[in-house]
Amino acid sequence: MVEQSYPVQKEWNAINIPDGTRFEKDHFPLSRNYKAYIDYVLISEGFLRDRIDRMAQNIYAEYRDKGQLDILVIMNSAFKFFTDLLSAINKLSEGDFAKGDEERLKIRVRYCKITTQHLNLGVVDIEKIHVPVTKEEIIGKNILVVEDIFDSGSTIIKTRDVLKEYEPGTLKFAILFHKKNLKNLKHNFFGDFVGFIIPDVFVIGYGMDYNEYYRDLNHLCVINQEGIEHFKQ
Ligand SMILES: O=P(O)(O)OC[C@H]1O[C@H](OP(=O)(O)OP(=O)(O)O)[C@H](O)[C@@H]1O
Repeated sequence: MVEQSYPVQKEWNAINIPDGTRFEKDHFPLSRNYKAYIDYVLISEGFLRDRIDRMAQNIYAEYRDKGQLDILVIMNSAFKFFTDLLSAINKLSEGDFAKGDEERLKIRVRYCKITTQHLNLGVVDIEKIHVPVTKEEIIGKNILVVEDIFDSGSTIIKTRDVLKEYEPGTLKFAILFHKKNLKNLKHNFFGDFVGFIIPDVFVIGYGMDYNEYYRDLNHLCVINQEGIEHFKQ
């Protein structure tokens, strides 16, 4: 059987990490307690940071004249991406302020944990998503959703659908990793600001976890079998 390859589009403005990319873990600073459980490094911290700096420039250019930006950070894994992104946006905004801009872009940050609930109503199963924000917080605002990864796509798509009902002024998505997961193609979705298009492998680090471990790992890595066993719950 010929494997279907992921149809990466030319107009997607993101770095495509080719399938099969793997960097030797010994070539990077990694703590000993984690090193044994990592198969390889997929994207190093330095590369991530540089890309995030560029994403911050694109985002700042989009919102700097709009006065206020309302950011919705989807917890938990996006904390690391968001922290670095916000700090890069702030540097740009401070730079403009130092050069004489009268006001800085106002940024409002709202963290939210998306949860889903399965309701069995006798005949049908309904999956209900809970996005803990009110319509008042969204209506008419320039909303930027910050998320670490688009994998099966279900979290982002459901969040988008709920937020659209709240009538935002604009609604955009900053996503660090878009996975080449064939299942997500059905959504026909690509974020407005995307860092990397990555192979369909289970990734950890840079905020992402395996049973809550590895969130503190600086590089984006692929876990090995020993790691899966060791940190099994
Ligand atoms: O595209 P999808 O298949 O929906 O997957 C993406 C979601 O999965 C991860 O969150 P997770 O639910 O693991 O929670 P966490 O952020 O707390 O780790 C990730 O942070 C995204 O929110």
